[in-house]
Amino acid sequence: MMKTVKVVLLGFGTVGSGVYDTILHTHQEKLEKVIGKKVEIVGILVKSEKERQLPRNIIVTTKIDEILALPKIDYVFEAIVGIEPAYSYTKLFLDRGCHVISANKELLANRGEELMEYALNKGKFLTFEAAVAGGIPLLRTIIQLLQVNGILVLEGILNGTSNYILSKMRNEKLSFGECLQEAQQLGYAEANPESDISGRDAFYKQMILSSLIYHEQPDWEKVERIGIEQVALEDLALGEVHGLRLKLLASLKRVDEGIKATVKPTFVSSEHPLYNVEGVDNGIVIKTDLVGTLMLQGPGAGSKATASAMIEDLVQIEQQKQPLQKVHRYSYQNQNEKENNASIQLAVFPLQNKEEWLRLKAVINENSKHVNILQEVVKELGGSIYGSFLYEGELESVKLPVLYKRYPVSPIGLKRDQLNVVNSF
Ligand SMILES: NC(=O)C1=CN([C@@H]2O[C@H](COP(=O)(O)OP(=O)(O)OC[C@H]3O[C@@H](n4cnc5c(N)ncnc54)[C@H](OP(=O)(O)O)[C@@H]3O)[C@@H](O)[C@H]2O)C=CC1
Ligand SMILES: N[C@@H](CC=O)C(=O)O
Repeated sequence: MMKTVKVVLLGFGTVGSGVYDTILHTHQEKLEKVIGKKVEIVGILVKSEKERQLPRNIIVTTKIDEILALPKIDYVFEAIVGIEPAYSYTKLFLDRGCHVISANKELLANRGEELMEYALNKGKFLTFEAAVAGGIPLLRTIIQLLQVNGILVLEGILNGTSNYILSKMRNEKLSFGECLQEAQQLGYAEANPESDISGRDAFYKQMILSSLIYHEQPDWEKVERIGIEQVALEDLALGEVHGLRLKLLASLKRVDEGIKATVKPTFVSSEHPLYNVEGVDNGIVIKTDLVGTLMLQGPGAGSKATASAMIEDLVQIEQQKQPLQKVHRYSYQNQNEKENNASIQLAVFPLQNKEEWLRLKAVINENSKHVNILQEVVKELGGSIYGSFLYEGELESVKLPVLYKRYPVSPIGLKRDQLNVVNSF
């Protein structure tokens, strides 16, 4: 007779229900064939008492003790929201000898390193492929398949909701609010979508990547994080005129001073590898010192994509492949890397006594005093810097539209007749 593995689900929302459907319906046969065992869901933990149409042999409860009391649980799929109680539950289940498969980015960004250590000491697996870039097998690629390669730079679209919103706004000329609402209905957005649009979700994923790649995270306070909340249809239309698309880009690299990470809306040109990453897709470009530049792309959010990553984690553990635990990684010093030393800052501020907003674009050197001066000027005018263009190597210039020329004086002698663009990674 076929052996059985017993599974509990913590959370039965977009992710939990996706895992449930995959195990018991869409991929049951294939899964059992691959691991040579039956997979039985024995319990589901939820938060609210509402009625759910689920088989009677599955305990559905709001009480963690009832789940913990179940005999012999092999796997826990953790798909609830926030650090607590997920942190405590993860430890409780590891103590009980269960493997934990988590999708919870906030937990892993904050307490992941400690929990990985905890799991290792218990001789159990804590895996979390689903927590970064949805269905894309990114973490396993980095941890298992790029062990000798030194990762020089990682740049990616790590939030499906933001990319969905920006693509939809640009393609269908819909408002920010309408697009966000759709992303929520499709199950892409977080329970609190502020996390998606403020860049916090992408930041959490970036911090998990930093822990896995560099075994440390940068000082969170020093990470520049800008969301897409202020992006207007006209910004996207303007970009389009110049052949550019706005993406919420997360960038991570080791520099002499430590780890440099940023999350910000960035215009990319059609030559950039992330230009065609559209809709809910995520895309990650990894530049290494051995294989060169790699790119991974695929669905970054949603029920199926996340369930796929979590189920494949279970398969990996069953097959005793190396889990997403710490692997000694050659600590690469980024000495030969050319620093991006310039960017175009985008600022918005209201015109005096008018409801009209003016946008300023400025070519500045990232490392120069211009950054601070620009920030001061914009602050004084009651606006905020909300994005930047990055560039590397040769620049392409295009003329700025008239709107920008209405700014009366150049506050810091900036070149306002140029618009520089990222052409390549
Ligand atoms: N949606 C996505 O595409 C992805 C989400 N994630 C992550 O997966 C996790 C779940 O996301 P998602 O399914 O979208 O969220 P949902 O809001 O759709 O579902 C959350 C589920 O968790 C339950 N829950 C929340 N808090 C508690 C608690 N304290 N105790 C018990 N149950 C709780 C809720 O119970 P109830 O049903 O009673 O409300 C609900 O069933 C999050 O950490 C998210 O960041 C990761 C990758 C992709
Ligand atoms: N809300 C997240 C879900 C996946 O991690 C996103 O949109 O990327």
